[in-house]
Amino acid sequence: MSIKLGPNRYGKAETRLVHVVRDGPVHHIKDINVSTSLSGDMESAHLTGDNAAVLPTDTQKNTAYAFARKHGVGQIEEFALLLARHFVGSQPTIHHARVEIQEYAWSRGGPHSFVREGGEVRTCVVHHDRDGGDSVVSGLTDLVVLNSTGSEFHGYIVDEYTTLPPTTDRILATAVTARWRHTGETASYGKSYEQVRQCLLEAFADTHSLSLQQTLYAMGERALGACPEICEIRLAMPNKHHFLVDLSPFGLDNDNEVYFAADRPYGLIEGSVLRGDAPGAGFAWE
Ligand SMILES: O=c1[nH]c(=O)c2[nH]c(=O)[nH]c2[nH]1
Repeated sequence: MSIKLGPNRYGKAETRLVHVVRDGPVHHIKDINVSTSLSGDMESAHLTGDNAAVLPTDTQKNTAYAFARKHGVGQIEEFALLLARHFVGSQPTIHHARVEIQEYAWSRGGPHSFVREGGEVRTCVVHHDRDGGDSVVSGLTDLVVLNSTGSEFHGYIVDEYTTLPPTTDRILATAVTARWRHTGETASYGKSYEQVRQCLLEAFADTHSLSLQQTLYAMGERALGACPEICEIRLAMPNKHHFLVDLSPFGLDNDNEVYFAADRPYGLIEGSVLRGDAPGAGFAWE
C-alpha cells in the first residue's frame, strides 16, 4: 500500500489585532483579523515529526503584532503582502504564504471614541393585557463602541487570586444591549429611539471611565435625562477586553498602540437605571 502526504498548509488563524494611532488628542484605529497560512518543505514535519522546517504559528502571530508596531497597518492588502513576502523571503523552507485579513469598519464617535458600523439591531417587546393595558419596551443590541483612551480601572479588591494589574489608560470596548421602558404611549418611537441611541453614544464617548459600571450608569442617566417618555433603561455591556501585546522580546516598545482583542471570556456588566418615581413595570420585562 502506497501512502503519501497530499497538499497541506498551516498557520495562525484569526489573530485579532487593534492598532491605535495617536494624532495628538485625535486617535485613529485599525481593527483587523489576520489569518496566515504557510506551505513549503513540510514532508518531515508530517512524516517524522522533525520540525526543523516549521515556523511556529505562534511566531506568525507575533510577526503580525510586531509588523503593526513597526510599519502600521495601512491598507490591509499592503499589510497582508508585507507579511506574506516576509514569511517566504525570510525562511527558505516556506515557499508559499497565504494571508487573509478582515477589517472591521468603525465610524467616529469622538476624538478617541468609535462606533462599529453595521450589526446593530433595533428591538421591541410589547404586551397588551385585557386588565393591565399596554407596555412597550424598546431597545437595541450589538451597538459596538470603543474608546481608545479615557478609561481607567484600579482601586478594586485584591485577594490571593488577583493578578489583574491596575491601569490608568486602557481601551474600553463593549457591545451594548439596551432596553428601555416607555411610561405611556410615545408620540414617535422612531424619534425616541434615535434620541436614546444618541445619548448612549455620547455618554459613552464623554465619560472619563473609572469602570464599565460607572459608564453604564452614565449612559442610562443621560438617556433618562433627555427622554421624558421613558422611565427605566436596562443595559447589558460585555467588557470586550483588549490586552496590550508585549513586544519587548522583539526590541519594540508598545505605548498603548498594538492590542490583542480577546473575544472570551469577557466581563459582563449589567444594570438598570430608573427614575425614582418610575411606575411599577408589571409584565413589561417579561
Ligand atoms: O470596568 C471594569 N469593571 C470590572 O468590574 C472589572 N473587572 C475586571 O477584571 N476588569 C474590569 N473592568
